[in-house]
This record gives sequence, C-alpha cells and structure tokens, in this order.
Amino acid sequence: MIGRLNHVGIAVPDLAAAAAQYRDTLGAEVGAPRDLPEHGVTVIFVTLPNTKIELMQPLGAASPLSGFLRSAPAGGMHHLCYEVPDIVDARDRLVRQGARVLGDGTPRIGAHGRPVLFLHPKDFAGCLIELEETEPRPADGARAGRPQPARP
Ligand SMILES: CC[C@H](C(=O)O)C(=O)SCCNC(=O)CCNC(=O)[C@H](O)C(C)(C)COP(=O)(O)OP(=O)(O)OC[C@H]1O[C@@H](n2cnc3c(N)ncnc32)[C@H](O)[C@@H]1OP(=O)(O)O
Ligand SMILES: [Co+2]
Repeated sequence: MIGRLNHVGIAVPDLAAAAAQYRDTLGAEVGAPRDLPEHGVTVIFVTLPNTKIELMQPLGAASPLSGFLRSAPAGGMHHLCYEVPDIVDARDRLVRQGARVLGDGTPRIGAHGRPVLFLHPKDFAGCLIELEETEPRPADGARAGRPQPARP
C-alpha cells in the first residue's frame, strides 16, 4: 500500500534558523516559507535527491506542534510522510485493520495540494505517519478501476 517516502517532518522552534542551517551548514536546497493556517504550521521544504525534509514551526495558538515542542523545546523529528495511490482506499483498509486515523477521517489538502491523512503514532512504533495521495484524481473524482455510483 505505501510507496515512496515523500518527506520527513521536523518540528522546530525557529524556522528561519533551521532553514539557514540546512542551507548554509548542510548545503541543501531550501525553499521559501509557506503559512498553512488550516494546519497550524509554517513550513519550509528542503529538497534532497531522494526525498524532502519539511521544516515546520507552529502557526497560531492551536498548532498541533505546540505540545510536541513543549516536550522537545529544541525540536525533533515529527512525522514520516508516505505516498499512497488512493488515500480513501488506504484509509478504509487501515481502519479495517484497527489503525486509528486522526481527525474525523476526512482527507484534507496538505502542503503539496494533495489529500493527506495522519495515523496515530501509538499504532506505528511511536511514529506519527502522514499519508499523501500521489495520483491526481480525474476531474470527475473517479478512481481508475473502481465502480462509480450512477451520476444523478
Ligand atoms: C498537512 C500539512 C503538512 C503536510 O506535510 O502536508 C503537515 O505535515 S502538517 C504537520 C502537523 N500536523 C499534524 O501533526 C496533524 C496530526 N497530529 C495530531 O493530530 C497530533 O499532533 C497528535 C494526535 C499526533 C498528538 O497530539 P497531542 O500532542 O495533542 O497529543 P499528546 O501530547 O496527548 O500525545 C499523545 C501521545 O502521542 C505522542 N506523540 C505526540 N506527537 C507525536 C509525534 N509527532 N510523534 C510521535 N509521538 C507523538 C505523545 O508523546 C503522547 O505519547 P504518551 O506516551 O501518551 O505521552
Ligand atoms: Co507533512
């Protein structure tokens, strides 16, 4: 079910300082900061030859990173993002196997403009897992190979 490692999320207290470290000390290709208020984060993607690093700092009082940074004030690895071809199919299979999908289970649009979901860290060796759908859905939302309900 899971495919490529799309990115590794790292929560940091100071996004600009972390980005400078990746750019200047580690010599990596560092993108521009982007606010994702609907997710309570500001992110900078670091592009590597085989994957990406998502540097994130809290945005707003309700950021999901706040609790994490209280327990790890200097920052730390926060989540792994795996790619899946069909996020609804992946969710339903995981739920059938007893995994906890965070939130109400509805995929939301993530930093790459694709649907994402998160799985509880307690179910996966203490690692928060993000799933990102990779194949763009056709305009009618249909999925290849899946029977489509008759249109009204
Ligand atoms: C989607 C936009 C972007 C993208 O790439 O597209 C992003 O990736 S945004 C990333 C930020 N968004 C999220 O993380 C959303 C999903 N996260 C959550 O729903 C929460 O952070 C949650 C449920 C993982 C933790 O919530 P909270 O911190 O309030 O709960 P607790 O402090 O009670 O933690 C419960 C338990 O889990 C452990 N924990 C918490 N966070 C992590 C983590 N990142 N990795 C591993 N373990 C984690 C925490 O230590 C607690 O363990 P316990 O033994 O009970 O103390
Ligand atoms: Co992410």
